[in-house]
Amino acid sequence: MTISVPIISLARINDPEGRKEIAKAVGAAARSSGFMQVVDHGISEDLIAETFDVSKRVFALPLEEKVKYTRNPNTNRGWDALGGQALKGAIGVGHDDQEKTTEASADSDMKEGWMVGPHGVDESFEYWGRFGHGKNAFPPEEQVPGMEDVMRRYYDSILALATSFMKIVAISLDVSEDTFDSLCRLPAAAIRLLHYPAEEEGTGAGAHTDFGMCTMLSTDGNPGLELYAGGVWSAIEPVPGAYIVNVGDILSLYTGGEYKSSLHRVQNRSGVERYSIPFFLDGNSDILVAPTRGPGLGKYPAVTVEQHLRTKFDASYYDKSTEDIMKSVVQAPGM
Ligand SMILES: O=C(O)CCC(=O)C(=O)O
Ligand SMILES: [Fe+2]
Repeated sequence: MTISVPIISLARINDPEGRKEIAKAVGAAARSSGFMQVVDHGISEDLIAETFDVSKRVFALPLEEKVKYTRNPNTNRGWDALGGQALKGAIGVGHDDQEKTTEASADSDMKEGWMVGPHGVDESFEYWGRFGHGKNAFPPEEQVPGMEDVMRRYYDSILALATSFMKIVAISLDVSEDTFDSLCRLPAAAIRLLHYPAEEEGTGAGAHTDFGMCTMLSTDGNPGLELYAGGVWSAIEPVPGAYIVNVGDILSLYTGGEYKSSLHRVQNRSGVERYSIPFFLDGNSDILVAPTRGPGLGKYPAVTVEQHLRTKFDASYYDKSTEDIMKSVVQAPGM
């Protein structure tokens, strides 16, 4: 089964009337499945193609090279081995179908990843040493020529897009456009290059909700992403050139569940390898988030972005039992 999520053009994002119209569409999508596809986003096709090219080249390195850049669990930068994560542990409480969807995912994700954050972070950075901040891990230039440069340019572009998208989200909630500025300041945020082998069974990315404010996903066009809606898993078909954008837990929590952080997963049955590149705008580590409206108002405790990320990363990495994982999942009004 296939599900179509709203396709929203950002062409009129710089025009006051256009902004209101975009915000209306974004609000409707966020209150429905929390997923949408965004076109006319201004990120050049060439830059996206260059980023996919880098991704293919870095994953093609021999295992003994990639292992040198194994993801640092504190900074959240570097390479994740195939099967190194089980996203099925990362489900916000409040999902009635939690157990069912957990059973529906394999114990580890059949994907490898490479997490990349902003360029040039060093000891002088305000959040140095804090979770989700730190130095990128790149192979030497001669092994993957251009990787650092391409990733820096892609990071800057996608962060700018996600930050301006959050202003539209603010308009859609009828609050001041600068409402999310503090959440967008020096945010924990990362690009994740992902590579899924073709699999006849198993799960590429287990059922989960995204952790932060919003996710902007580019895919190579191969299907595999599925959304859990109305009690069934349905495929989202990527519109060529569009970003698949979805609400994460932090934004859902802020809206008391009015905006949905929906369950999704990846199963790559396409018969070919699949590459995708999500960007996660998680938020400023120190900002305390609690429901300001919606059905969850007064029901869910406030958490800082850092606490929430830590809990969800801890829940989805390393070989914990499902029971342990479920115990450590933070309360977030997913649906
Ligand atoms: O690869 C995809 O299509 C989605 C990946 C995803 O959901 C995630 O990394 O959070
Ligand atoms: Fe996701």
